[in-house]
This record gives sequence, structure tokens and C-alpha cells, in this order.
Amino acid sequence: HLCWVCVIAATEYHLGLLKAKLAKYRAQLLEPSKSPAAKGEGFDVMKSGDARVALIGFPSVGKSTFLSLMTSTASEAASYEFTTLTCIPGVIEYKGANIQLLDLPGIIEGAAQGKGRGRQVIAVARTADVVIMMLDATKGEVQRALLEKELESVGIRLNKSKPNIYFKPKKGGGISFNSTVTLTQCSEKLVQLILHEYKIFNAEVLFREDCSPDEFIDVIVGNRVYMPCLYVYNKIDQISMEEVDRLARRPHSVVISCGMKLNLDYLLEKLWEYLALTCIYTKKRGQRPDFTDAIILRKGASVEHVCHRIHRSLASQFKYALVWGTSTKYSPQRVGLTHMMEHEDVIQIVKK
Ligand SMILES: Nc1nc2c(ncn2[C@@H]2O[C@H](COP(=O)(O)OP(=O)(O)OP(=O)(O)O)[C@@H](O)[C@H]2O)c(=O)[nH]1
Ligand SMILES: [K+]
Ligand SMILES: [Mg+2]
Repeated sequence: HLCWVCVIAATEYHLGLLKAKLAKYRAQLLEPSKSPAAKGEGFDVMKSGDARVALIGFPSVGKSTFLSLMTSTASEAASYEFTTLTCIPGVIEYKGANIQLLDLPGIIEGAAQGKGRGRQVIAVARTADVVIMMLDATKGEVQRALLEKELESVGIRLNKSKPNIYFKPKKGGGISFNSTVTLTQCSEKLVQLILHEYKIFNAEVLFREDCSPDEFIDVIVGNRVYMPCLYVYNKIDQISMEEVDRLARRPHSVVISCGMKLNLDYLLEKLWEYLALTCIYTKKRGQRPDFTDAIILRKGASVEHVCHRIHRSLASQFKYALVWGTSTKYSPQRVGLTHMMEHEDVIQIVKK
């Protein structure tokens, strides 16, 4: 007779394998197409400023209207779909930072497979620090789910952190599997089957988190991007108060009206929070720190990054730095070029 544990386990393995196959198929979508027309995918807009934000959304949700409102760049807006056909960069100046905002063509279902300018738009999205997914508040929830699916299918993970799994392919020795937590979604057998599907027969695997098979596959495949995303519901001037209330309470969501300039300040605050930039203050010997002019860096910046920002040749003349703040155990602490800076640290650089 059939044992239920076996039936469930069999289903689990079957699904896990199926997913591994699917992920492999989807990985091919990410490979650059060989046709010359697809060359230069991603609209070739130079990265500039301290951070990059991409506006992703269906046609006519108000992306261009938003760019024109928030930056000094004008992007044509109109009531017909696909008004914007290319990537239009603008700059938001906020708290001393220059944030590059990219207006993009609208995308629709099938974008990842190349519908419209979908592939190019998604290629730009991958290079952003934060995605603003702009939604038409009058259109219901379908658009959000469809776009999430499109981005998901090309390896973009929204508001998720990298699965805490140590994975290292080896030359020999088979598969060594360990976990530091109780696993409810994966087992050693399933992990092995998935690895075999990828023709990996020797590897070290350590789960430090109760991850799903999909998350494990993400780790094996490797080219995923984990990106913060703000869902921005525009045109709230067209919906009921109850509806506004409901949308505003959704996770990672902000409601606005470009038409009536409503809640844009709050959106900027949220965007700043999602960008999570690191502000560093400099200090000269014997003087107080200059809190009026921060150096703005991405997360994970080192003392060397700070040096480069101050002067191109500073790193080569660098002797040591004194740092006050949360990145050090003592304040001040003497550190080298590789020391990792944290938000609101103060630094004094001593030259040779
Ligand atoms: N009622 C209302 N209409 C808005 C609002 N924001 C934008 N619109 C209108 O929505 C239409 C589309 O705006 P666009 O800025 O062109 O939209 P888009 O997302 O850039 O569109 P595509 O470039 O075609 O993808 C225009 O007619 C805008 O005037 C808003 O807050 N409320
Ligand atoms: K439009
Ligand atoms: Mg537009």
C-alpha cells in the first residue's frame, strides 16, 4: 500500500526537479541573443550620480509624468500607450545625493521573452539600485503580479535577500550536505537530485536558513540580482478613499498622484530609505567634522572608495585613517584602505 510520507516526498522531488529544469530553460532567456538587432541591449545610458532608480510599469501608468515632476528633465507624457520608446534619464537631488532616475518604455506581459522593448527595459532594470514599479491605482492588482512574474523569470528578486546557503562546487569527494537549522522545504535527497540536474556531482552545501528548492536553485544558478522595489500606486485622485487606504497599507507600497502632486515628498523619503546609501563625513585634523557636505556611497564602501571620491590620487598618498562611528570598535580607530565604512561614520585621512 502507499505510504503518505512517500507520496508527499515523491511529489516534492518531482516538483523540485521540474523547477530545476525550468530554471535552466529560463537561464537561456538571459543569454544575449545572437541577432545583431539585439546588440546594445539596455539602451546604453551612462550610469551617473550616486545611485540609479529604474521606473518599471505598464504603459500609461504615469512614469514620464513622474520623471518630469521629480527632475529637471522633461519626458513626453500622453494618454496613449507606448509614448516613451527609449530610456530617458533625469536626476533627483535629495539630501546632497544625485539620484539618477530612468524613465523607460512601458512593458507588458511577455516582456521577458522580448515583447515590445521588454528585454531592453529589463536589462536596464537589472542595473538599478532600486526599482520603482509604477502601477495605475485604478487598474487593480493584476499588473503588479504580472510584472513581478516577468522580472522573476529573468532572475530579478524583489525585496528578497540572498538565500543564506553556502555552496561550493568541488573537484571530487561527492556531495557533502549540512544544515544549521531544521529544514522543512528541502532535504538532502532533493538537494542531491537538483544538483544532479545541473550536472554537479561534487560540492559542499550548507543551509544556514530554511530555504525552498527555488531559493537553492537561485544559489546554484548564481546570476540573480536581489533588488529593493517600491510599488508606487499612481492616480489615486481617481479612486475611493477606502481603496487608497487599502493600497497604502500593502507592503513596500506608496500611493501618489502625479496629477495632483500628492504624497511625492513621502515617496522620496521612502526611496531614500530603500536606497540605503552610506553618508560619510570628513574631518580635518584639529577641526570639527563637516556635517554640511556628506560623501555619498553605496553600501559596502571601503576607506579606499572614500579616498577616490575626495581625490583621484589620495589613495596612493594614504598612510592611515581615523574613523569615528558604528564601523569601528573604538572611536576613533586607526584603519587601513580596506576598512568598511558605515552610514554616518566620520573619517580623517592622514597622508604619507
Ligand atoms: N488622473 C491622473 N492622470 C495621470 C496621473 N499621472 C499621469 N496621468 C496621466 O496618465 C497618462 C499617461 O501618462 P504618462 O506619463 O505618459 O505614462 P507613461 O507610464 O510614461 O506611459 P508610456 O510611456 O506610454 O509607457 C497621461 O495622460 C497623464 O496625464 C495622475 O496622477 N492622475
Ligand atoms: K503614455
Ligand atoms: Mg512614458
